[in-house]
Amino acid sequence: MTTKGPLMTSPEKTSPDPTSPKTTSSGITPPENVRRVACVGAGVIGGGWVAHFLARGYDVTAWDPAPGAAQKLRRLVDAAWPALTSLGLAEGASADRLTVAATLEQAVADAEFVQESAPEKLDLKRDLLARLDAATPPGVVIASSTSGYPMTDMQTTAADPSRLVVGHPFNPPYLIPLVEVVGGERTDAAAVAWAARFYESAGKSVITMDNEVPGFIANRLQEALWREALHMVANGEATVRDIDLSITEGPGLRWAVMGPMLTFALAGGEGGMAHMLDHFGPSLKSPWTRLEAPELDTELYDAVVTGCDEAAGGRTIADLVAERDQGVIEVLRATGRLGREGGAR
Ligand SMILES: NC(=O)C1=CN([C@@H]2O[C@H](COP(=O)(O)OP(=O)(O)OC[C@H]3O[C@@H](n4cnc5c(N)ncnc54)[C@H](O)[C@@H]3O)[C@@H](O)[C@H]2O)C=CC1
Ligand SMILES: C[N+](C)(C)CC(=O)CC(=O)[O-]
Repeated sequence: MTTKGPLMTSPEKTSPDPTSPKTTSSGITPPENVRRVACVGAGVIGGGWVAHFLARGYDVTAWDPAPGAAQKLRRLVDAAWPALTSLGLAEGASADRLTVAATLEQAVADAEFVQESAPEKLDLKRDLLARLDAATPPGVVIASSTSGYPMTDMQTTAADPSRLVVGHPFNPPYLIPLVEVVGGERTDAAAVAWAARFYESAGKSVITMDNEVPGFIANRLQEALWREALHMVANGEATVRDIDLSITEGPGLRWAVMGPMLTFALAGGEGGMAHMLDHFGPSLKSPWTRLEAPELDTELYDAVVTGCDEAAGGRTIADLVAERDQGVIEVLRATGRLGREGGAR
């Protein structure tokens, strides 16, 4: 299930709504009315989350146990602020609305949402989430930025695991819209739904998973690509530069506009994904087998073709070609790779 949040550059749509009721009858703040966010762990990702939430007009309280963490965090926010200002800040947004708390308990005492971004170590996450659960007001959703641990494995020691969700961001969280949201076996579905709505109202694009997909969705795709890249480097088949150029000068340009499914539907010309599978399916058997391929049975074939039709949403192949081409040109221009005469350098 995928929902697209408001554009990152439309802050007026996403700043907390001061006119709506502050809490529901259960005492939980509706996601759109959250004003106070706590960020626990303030490194690359936690700091990025802090910058994002400040730019969206929230009051942010942060905590990180490392010596000098407060200064490091303020440097990170200061460095991100010009870009965030040029993209457009939410009304009332200010870097001064950041408080660095002395203890974890102080950081979350008043929070209406908690984002945990501590190091990727399972035992540490387990203990920290249990500690956060003990210190955070009842019912408040606590999200982990983990890039791969299933919440089921992290929520084992928390007294109330029902409010613990994964909210996996992409670096830097203040620029890349996507957040992958999923609960664990002991998470309440309402907490997952609440988190998805909260991230949307905070300007993010959200993918919600109903089950714990190993590696989530986007990271699993990235990991598959990266695994192959590392094999090629290890075998002397490609250099690191070859790997990066192969994406930035190749498929990466299209992927900024259209995902891998619709991109390949266009490889089938007027025949779309169905022709693409008929034409290239047999020759892809070899690389798919090397990678332990899925069987391209009728079910998978139909799912891919139907999924592409749905994603096209009534747009014709010609519409999609025009949209892709325009988007690629804009990406080339935006990344300074357009020559004076408008051609790619
Ligand atoms: N770096 C990346 O590209 C991405 C990382 N993530 C996830 O975000 C989380 C944080 O990763 P990074 O920011 O890259 O790591 P980092 O090493 O930059 O930051 C981790 C921070 O956590 C602090 N910390 C250490 N022990 C702590 C504790 N017990 N409680 C609270 N904070 C503690 C550290 O002082 C440090 O500032 C991980 O779960 C990671 O998988 C998710 C998406 C992308
Ligand atoms: C490298 N990483 C696995 C931590 C990356 C992510 O989790 C997401 C990202 O920013 O690409």
